[in-house]
Amino acid sequence: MACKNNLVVKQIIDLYDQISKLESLKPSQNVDTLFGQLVSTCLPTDTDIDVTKMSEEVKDMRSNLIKLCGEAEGYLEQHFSTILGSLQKDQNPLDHLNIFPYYNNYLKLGKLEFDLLSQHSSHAPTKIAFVGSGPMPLTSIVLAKFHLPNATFHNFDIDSHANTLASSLVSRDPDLSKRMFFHTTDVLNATEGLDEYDVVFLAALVGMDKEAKVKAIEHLERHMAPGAVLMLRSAHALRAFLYPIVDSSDLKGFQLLTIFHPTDDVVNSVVIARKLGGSSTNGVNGTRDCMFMPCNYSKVHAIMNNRCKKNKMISAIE
Ligand SMILES: C[S@@+](CC[C@H](N)C(=O)[O-])C[C@H]1O[C@@H](n2cnc3c(N)ncnc32)[C@H](O)[C@@H]1O
Repeated sequence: MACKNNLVVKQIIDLYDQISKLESLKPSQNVDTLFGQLVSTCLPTDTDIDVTKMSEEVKDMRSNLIKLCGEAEGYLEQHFSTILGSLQKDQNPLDHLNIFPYYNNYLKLGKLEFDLLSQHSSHAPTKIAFVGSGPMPLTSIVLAKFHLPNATFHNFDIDSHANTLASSLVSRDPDLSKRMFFHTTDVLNATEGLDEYDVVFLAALVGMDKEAKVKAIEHLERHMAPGAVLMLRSAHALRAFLYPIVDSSDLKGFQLLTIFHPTDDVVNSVVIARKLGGSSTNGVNGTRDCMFMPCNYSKVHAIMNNRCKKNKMISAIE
């Protein structure tokens, strides 16, 4: 296994060397090919590789690679959001989301996050925040369209252009134009109103290293309502070369509920935690909004197994 690990890490280093020499990370055939190769190299989960135990040189490479991936992902979303927003006025951009190369991944990730969230609450959340929503707020859109038809979604992004593109995507949709809202701010400056959300999502690309990620989580812990749920995106095995890892030790002030590592082409791991201090029967603002019940490991496992074989799920509550 060690030999196989060394080979795949060498492949990742080779790809990093090519990507780091690119003039631009904006979508092009060369950029798309290199990142496509990188994602497929990092997808396999039948490895015991632990990126935190690699050499300092590999750790530094990983830190730079995560940043390059985040930048490229931003350009990719901006590129397709601009195309969708420039469709004829009688066209609804939300009817053409499948032009985005990773739309199917978001459909699966959204279903996975909804299924896991449902295991920890018996009432559907009605007010959701997504921090780091980007020019293509696909998680909010997928959840709003397919899973939570009565919820409102407040999307936070530090980049005003991302919000301009994102809001024009939903502006022509009769339903989502009334349920999707956009706020331009650094999450670290968002204090007012964070305690109104039943669920807060923290994007994988908010907090690109451990220190920044923990700072964002600590900020949310200070301002979220007791009992509210924090949904985070992490990474596992080789996928940790693409995204930062969220560990249970990063979640001070939260009760870890579930860490789920997909083994299919859903790249991100899902981490669910609940802000301490909430009652088990009252949700946000004292209303009987989100009741939380122990995660039924076997039930969730059965649901998840139907869709993506042999997943790894660590449930903090039996
Ligand atoms: C490109 S999107 C990609 C979202 C992706 N689906 C994910 O789960 O990470 C990430 C967005 O996070 C935003 N962002 C990064 N740091 C942020 C911060 N501190 N506060 C708010 N938004 C931030 C960026 O502007 C970017 O638009």
